[in-house]
Amino acid sequence: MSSSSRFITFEGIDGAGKSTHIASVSQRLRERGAEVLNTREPGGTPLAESLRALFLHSSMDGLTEALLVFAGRRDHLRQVIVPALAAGKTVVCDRFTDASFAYQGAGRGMDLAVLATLEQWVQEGRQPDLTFWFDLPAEVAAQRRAAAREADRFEQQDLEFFERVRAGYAARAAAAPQRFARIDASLSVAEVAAQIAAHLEARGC
Ligand SMILES: Nc1ncnc2c1ncn2[C@@H]1O[C@H](COP(=O)(O)OP(=O)(O)O)[C@@H](O)[C@H]1O
Ligand SMILES: Cc1cn([C@H]2C[C@H](O)[C@@H](COP(=O)(O)OP(=O)(O)O)O2)c(=O)[nH]c1=O
Repeated sequence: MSSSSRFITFEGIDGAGKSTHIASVSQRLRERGAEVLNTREPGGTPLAESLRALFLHSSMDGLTEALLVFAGRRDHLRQVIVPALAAGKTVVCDRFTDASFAYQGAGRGMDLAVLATLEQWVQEGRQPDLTFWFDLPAEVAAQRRAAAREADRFEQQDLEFFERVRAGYAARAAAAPQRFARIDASLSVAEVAAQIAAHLEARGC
């Protein structure tokens, strides 16, 4: 396991296929000797999970969403992520701050400079080492979601919203190309798994 890829995040619009691959990636890392901690955002601690329930089910504006999600993130970092990394574990997190830039920033139209300030305050410079970005057209993701589950507050948004979110992820990826691994998530499950494996191999994971 490469010591430089221990904080790994999964990102993408809802229905992109993240959940389908997180367990098998974690298993692969374990087989290669890593002690893996799986977690998620919004959430990851009792406090942040309480905020997640409000975030997902109460109506609010983009700034309120951002304040809630960054409050939960602060607790998650202090209670879980930073101690796990300090103990030598690999942290695999289903979504992190790129989602705030994509959903609250690009999706809701929140000022990116405010988000960048919150990011700096809350993370104090800490970033994931590797981010898998599951990229696919909003229409394909919507079809997958419709076949799979009931929509939550975010999943009820229209295709234009999710295309803005997708563009928000593209902008974050362009700004940090070393950290981001773009996955063509429109392909089959097996082809997506092969892309992920290739990225991990390239990084010695
Ligand atoms: N590559 C794929 N091709 C077709 N369907 C997929 C693919 N990956 C995932 N799915 C299906 O799409 C739906 C959403 O996938 P999921 O992993 O829950 O996405 P996410 O966690 O990104 O919201 C699920 O029903 C899943 O089985
Ligand atoms: C972490 C985060 C998530 N979200 C949104 C994206 C998702 O629609 C929702 C819940 O995320 P998640 O539990 O990952 O949803 P799913 O597994 O169904 O894809 O929260 C934000 O808007 N901002 C954020 O900072």
